[in-house]
Amino acid sequence: QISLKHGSHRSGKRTDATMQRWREYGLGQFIHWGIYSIPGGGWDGKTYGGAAEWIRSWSGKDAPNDWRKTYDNLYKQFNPVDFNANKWAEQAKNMGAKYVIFTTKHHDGFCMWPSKYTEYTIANTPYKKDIVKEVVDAYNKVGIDVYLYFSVMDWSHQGWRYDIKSPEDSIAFESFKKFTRNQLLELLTSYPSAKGLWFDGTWDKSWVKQAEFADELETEMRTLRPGLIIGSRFRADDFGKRHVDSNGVMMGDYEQGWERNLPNSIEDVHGHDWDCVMTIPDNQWGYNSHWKGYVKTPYNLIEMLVKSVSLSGNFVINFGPDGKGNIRQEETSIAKEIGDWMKTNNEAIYGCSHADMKKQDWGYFTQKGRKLYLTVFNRPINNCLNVEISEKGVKPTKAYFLANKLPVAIQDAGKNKQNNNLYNIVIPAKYISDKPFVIVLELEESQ
Ligand SMILES: C#C[C@@H]1N[C@@H](C)[C@@H](O)[C@H]1O
Repeated sequence: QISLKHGSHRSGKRTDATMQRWREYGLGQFIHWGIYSIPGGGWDGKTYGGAAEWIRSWSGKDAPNDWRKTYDNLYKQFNPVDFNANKWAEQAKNMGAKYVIFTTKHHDGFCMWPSKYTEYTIANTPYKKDIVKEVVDAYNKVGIDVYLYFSVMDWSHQGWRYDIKSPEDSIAFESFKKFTRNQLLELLTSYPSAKGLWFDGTWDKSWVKQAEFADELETEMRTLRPGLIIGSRFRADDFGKRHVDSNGVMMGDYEQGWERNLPNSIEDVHGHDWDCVMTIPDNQWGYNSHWKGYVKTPYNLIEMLVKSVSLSGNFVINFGPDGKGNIRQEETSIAKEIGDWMKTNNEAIYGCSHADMKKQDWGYFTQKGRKLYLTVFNRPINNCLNVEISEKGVKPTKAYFLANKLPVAIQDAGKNKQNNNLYNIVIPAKYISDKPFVIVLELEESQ
């Protein structure tokens, strides 16, 4: 046990109602929207090879002349005339999202709210209005909780440093720390209904060295807003360890490291709450007019969602509106397909978590109380869904399609070498589905 002043201040999951509500979300929406959405991954007929929201960092022979200066003046043309927060919120609601994570400020430092600590904000654009407030109000109105994404790394601020290597760096970074604290308290005060902060851009050596400051700031934010939810990405411990402190205890309220990546087993989750944030194309969060590479289908994303919930996590799908405030057609149709599937099957998602059942090839188990939800992605040729129950004295008593409650047969398939009870849930051969489907299996303690 290493003695830490600024490690994790709690081990085990939070047990309060606010965190329980977070745990039951299942599906979330991420929105990356800012002035990087204007170039949309290219400029002057040239395309940038990286993630569109990082285009400010474009440099070298391929970058347009004076690109940095051009970029830093883009806010003067930011006028998303097509933006309609209520339309976005309605679409998210229909998709089945229970929370949204919205970029208040990405790494470029441009603020989508009228911060009084910098001129580099929405207030100084042709649009002028407070976009964060519009999003918070619209999503809350349809019952979707809002989490505010905030990038600590801020390329626009004079005091920001990647590392602190001189007394000048130190003085500059002190001003940056003050600015960061001011903006975070400003966000919490201006948008009191926001349930949490989703931090990013916290990997710089300069920030990783701020264990005491970040720990005190986290405490100050939690005191200002009791119940506030902050993930593992915000701060580092006394020795610069992030996400998990030097004693192996998670920092923050949930594991925030699953970015474009999913755990493969319940062991990978280490008993933590967690969410996975996922892009629809390979690695584009902000709007990119030319999606390159593989674009995930609705059923890729539904499988990731069900897998996440089967491992007691939430799954967050990213949307990147364009510079005018439009959500692109590909994302709109994906949201519709996922929403149609969720309308029939959300009982297998909301409030569900990992079932202590042996993973089977046909798909995933999720559980709520004594109900098991079997979501089938790979229908066996013999139509038999293998189920193995290791818990002694527990047996399945009822099985039926979630969609229409039509019963399906449960076959006793004896015991395996480990003396676990085996069952086949038999899908009627005539039942045809071109979409993943859910069978509910009710369990009972056998006398
Ligand atoms: C790297 C990185 C950032 N983290 C993701 C959530 C996006 O914001 C991306 O730009």
